[in-house]
Amino acid sequence: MAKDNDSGAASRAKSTSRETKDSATQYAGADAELSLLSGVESPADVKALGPQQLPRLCREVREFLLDTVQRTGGHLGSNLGVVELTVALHRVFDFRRDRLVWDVSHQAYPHKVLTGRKDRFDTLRRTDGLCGFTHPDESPYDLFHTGHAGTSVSLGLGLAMGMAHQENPPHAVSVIGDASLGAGVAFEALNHAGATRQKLLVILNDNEWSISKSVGSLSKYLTKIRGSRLVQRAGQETKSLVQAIPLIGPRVDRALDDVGEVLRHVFVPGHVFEELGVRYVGPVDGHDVEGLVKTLERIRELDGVVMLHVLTEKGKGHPDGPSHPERVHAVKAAPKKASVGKLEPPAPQGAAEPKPVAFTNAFAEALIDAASRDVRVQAITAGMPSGTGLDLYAEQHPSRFHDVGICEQHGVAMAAGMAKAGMRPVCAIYSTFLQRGYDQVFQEVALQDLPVLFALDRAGPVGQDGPTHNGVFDIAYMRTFPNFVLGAPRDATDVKRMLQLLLKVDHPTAMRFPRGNAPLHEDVHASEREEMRVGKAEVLRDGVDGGVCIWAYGSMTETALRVAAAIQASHDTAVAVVDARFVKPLDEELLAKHLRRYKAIVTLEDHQRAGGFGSAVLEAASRAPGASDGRMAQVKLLGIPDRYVDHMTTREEQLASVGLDPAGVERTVRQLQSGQSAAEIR
Ligand SMILES: Cc1ncc(C[n+]2csc(CCOP(=O)(O)OP(=O)(O)O)c2C)c(N)n1
Ligand SMILES: CC(=O)[C@@H](O)[C@H](O)COP(=O)(O)O
Ligand SMILES: [Mg+2]
Repeated sequence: MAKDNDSGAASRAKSTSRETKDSATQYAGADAELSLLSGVESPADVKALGPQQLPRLCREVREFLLDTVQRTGGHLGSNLGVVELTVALHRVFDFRRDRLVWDVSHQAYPHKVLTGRKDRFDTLRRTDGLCGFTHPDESPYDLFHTGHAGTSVSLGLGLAMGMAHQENPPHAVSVIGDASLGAGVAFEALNHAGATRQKLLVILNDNEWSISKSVGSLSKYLTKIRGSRLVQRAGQETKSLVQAIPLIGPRVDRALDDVGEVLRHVFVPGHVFEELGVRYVGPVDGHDVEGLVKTLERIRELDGVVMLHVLTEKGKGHPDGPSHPERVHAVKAAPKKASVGKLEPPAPQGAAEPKPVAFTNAFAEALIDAASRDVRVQAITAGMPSGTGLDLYAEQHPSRFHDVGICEQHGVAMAAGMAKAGMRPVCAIYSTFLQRGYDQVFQEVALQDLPVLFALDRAGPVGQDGPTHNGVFDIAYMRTFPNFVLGAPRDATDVKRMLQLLLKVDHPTAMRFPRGNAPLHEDVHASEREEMRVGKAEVLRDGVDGGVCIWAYGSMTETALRVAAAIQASHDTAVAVVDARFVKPLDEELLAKHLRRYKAIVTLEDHQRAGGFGSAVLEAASRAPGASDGRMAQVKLLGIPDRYVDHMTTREEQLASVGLDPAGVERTVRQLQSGQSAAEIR
């Protein structure tokens, strides 16, 4: 289907490249010694270099990333770890014909630098700029727009199968990280791949890190292999020392050989993969670019599925890398320097401005408190402890914290087991990543009617990660399950109140909240709020008979309040605002009253329109008393239209791009007030 936003990432990025200074030239100008990279416009230029120039090219790419990504923000640690691997891959293969798939693809920045996009790096993850993941609209070297872990082996195997009929089929290469290999789907792919005779090279980029330290027994196994390499190297060094010992050296050397022989039978690196029919090669040094080139040239023509185990260092070259708690997995954009001479106005005296609180932190604090009161509370993350705030929770309740790795399906099913055993498990999983556990949410939780609570962080557009990470389907994919209670708190106070309430519900529950800060000022003080009850909405602003009423969901309530206040101030017209609070069950009693009282109801959500909160309101309206007498309010749905919202610098820009910012909502409300019908308004 043609993309609605007709620009496309490639033209978008090109259009901005003229505006942004050529970062590579700017960079190369900084130091004439670093001119090698500025001469690389495509992988052909990498192939044209002498082998002895490759280490210098790697140094320059690493310096380039350190310089640009710390300005733009983005995924740095993973990219610093694959510089040599990327140079070697583009040196040995021709990915205009051969096929290269990056798992997640957050580590594809060096790949983008070498495939003609280094000049656009100042636009990385910005509106109309380079995508932070591979994107086919940007380059023929990018095969898929991905961002969810574990799928590269499946994609690579599919490519290999699709090309197998060709006379001289191109190579298929998948690069997967150690933590992503732990994602179930990756083992589904290996299980199948090993049983086929397909020609596929799987490169395991093992840096021992996920976002936080890698977890699970697979990680332990890989560490054992890494350790055995150290043993091998130590063995070789010992051998040369022993052989130099006069008289007894040769005899000791022979004895050591026998020990080595025994060890080789005790632990064969990679034997797990070999048993799956995957030919294991390694482990090799992932930062020895010339060694990598030689190894890739040697294994390129091997038949069947080959795994090359590459040992790398996440965050390599970053001064804080070794000590950083997440090996600089992600860095924020450097703050813009205030222009010289511009003095920031002094902070207003009097009451100190309240400090912003991230929804994530409000959730973490509420969960810590809940777990202190209820020993049944268990918290589960799927490889995202810091992103979900569970790292803070783990400090307080380590025995009731579980990081299952990038295994959302397993995490959800395990939570069902815990609930069955009388626990109150809370799965803190980003909205988009819970899509991986969809069937477990249905079968293991909803169908069993078990009290598992899903805390869906990053609900709604997320800004710079774009469509792979926007959490815009969760209402639709959970609302259809019988037994579920679905809610969305409007601010930090209600995050805590809703968590406390849902933990008492003996059914599956979910609460969604966005990436970013909760409203700085709360409209109603915590002590003055009505008791929160499941399925009950709250009228925050009254309206006028025959007027317009906004039914808002979750964090969009703040926008509705701002719009109502603006219209009141400018046109002295009251617009009612309702915090719907629950989409399932919906407050149908209040809705029925409003359908009779107002001429139009606007539903407001940061979710796809299809199947979301507005759809639930329409469904309820269709069965409200008097639905067929033609005297009911019209309903106008405001949500994300049927397309994907590209990455943009901020979530707010994404919302504005689909009319969900205060100005867009106000426009719709005023059109309805002026008598336009909901159907006419675009
Ligand atoms: C299904 C899914 N869950 C969670 C994430 C979030 N995530 C992005 S990268 C990452 C860690 C990946 O670790 P690894 O595969 O070892 O790659 P590295 O960053 O170490 O190169 C995680 C958990 C994701 N992208 N997809
Ligand atoms: C690559 C990946 O999937 C994660 O690093 C993700 O980008 C984290 O998102 P937040 O920055 O919203 O935590
Ligand atoms: Mg890793």
